[in-house]
Amino acid sequence: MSGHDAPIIELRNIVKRFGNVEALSGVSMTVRKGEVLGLLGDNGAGKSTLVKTLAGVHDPDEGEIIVKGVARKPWTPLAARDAGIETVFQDRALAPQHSIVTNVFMGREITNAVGLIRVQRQIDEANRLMREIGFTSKVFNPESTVGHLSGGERQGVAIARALYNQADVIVLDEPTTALSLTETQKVFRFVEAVKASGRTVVFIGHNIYHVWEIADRFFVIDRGREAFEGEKAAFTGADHLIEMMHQLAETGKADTSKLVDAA
Ligand SMILES: Nc1ncnc2c1ncn2[C@@H]1O[C@H](COP(=O)(O)OP(=O)(O)OP(=O)(O)O)[C@@H](O)[C@H]1O
Repeated sequence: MSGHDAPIIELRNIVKRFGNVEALSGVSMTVRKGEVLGLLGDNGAGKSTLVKTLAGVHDPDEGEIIVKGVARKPWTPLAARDAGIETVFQDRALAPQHSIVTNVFMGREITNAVGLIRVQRQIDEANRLMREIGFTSKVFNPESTVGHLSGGERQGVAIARALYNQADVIVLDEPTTALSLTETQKVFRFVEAVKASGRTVVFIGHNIYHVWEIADRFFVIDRGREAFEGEKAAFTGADHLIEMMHQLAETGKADTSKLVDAA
């Protein structure tokens, strides 16, 4: 197995219930090191529950979470962070009235021995992180307020914040929802830069074309179960993936026979 194919996260038979509702009914999903994995599913399929499970917000009722070969239990937001998984939720939880720097380090400020914030260190570090993801806005200044940035650029700040904790895996929950085409392209460039740095991305989306463009592999869930998965090269194009998603929605099953690696 090459380094690129090595699993960084393995979810094994994950079950998550909310009272009588089984949101995840035994999902096994592997995230490979260095890939962009696209996670797709219809409304109510269980995507958010899966994202919150990856983030440690949900500790599954059954199943195992293995990160870098180690079974992790108990599974909490802190455990996920310690394991190198950072999640950017849809609301991004940014404070628009504060600077980029303040947002990147919020709650995890760089301080000196007596607890004072090391302002210049933070500015330098924010600069480094923003450049690392290819943040090229002409007006970029780490001290500008987030409220003045565009939607795609705000996503960049949230990604830089996620990278600050030396994350190996960044989980992006619908990062391009409600963004224009130009802003969506900015987010794609950030994701490509994160991937080029050797990190792994799980990209959750509603818009299949967005996920198609950025992901190397797709994992599709339906009613709390895996419906199908496949490398991008296994599909003839975005239309093939969309056709399978339609089949799934209409009949509860997708025809996987035309996937080239389906044999
Ligand atoms: N906290 C909760 N309490 C009760 N039921 C829940 C809870 N969270 C999710 N569910 C249920 O679990 C199922 C999966 O929900 P989930 O939000 O994970 O789906 P989703 O694929 O993210 O959908 P969407 O795209 O609409 O956000 C749904 O039936 C949902 O109603």
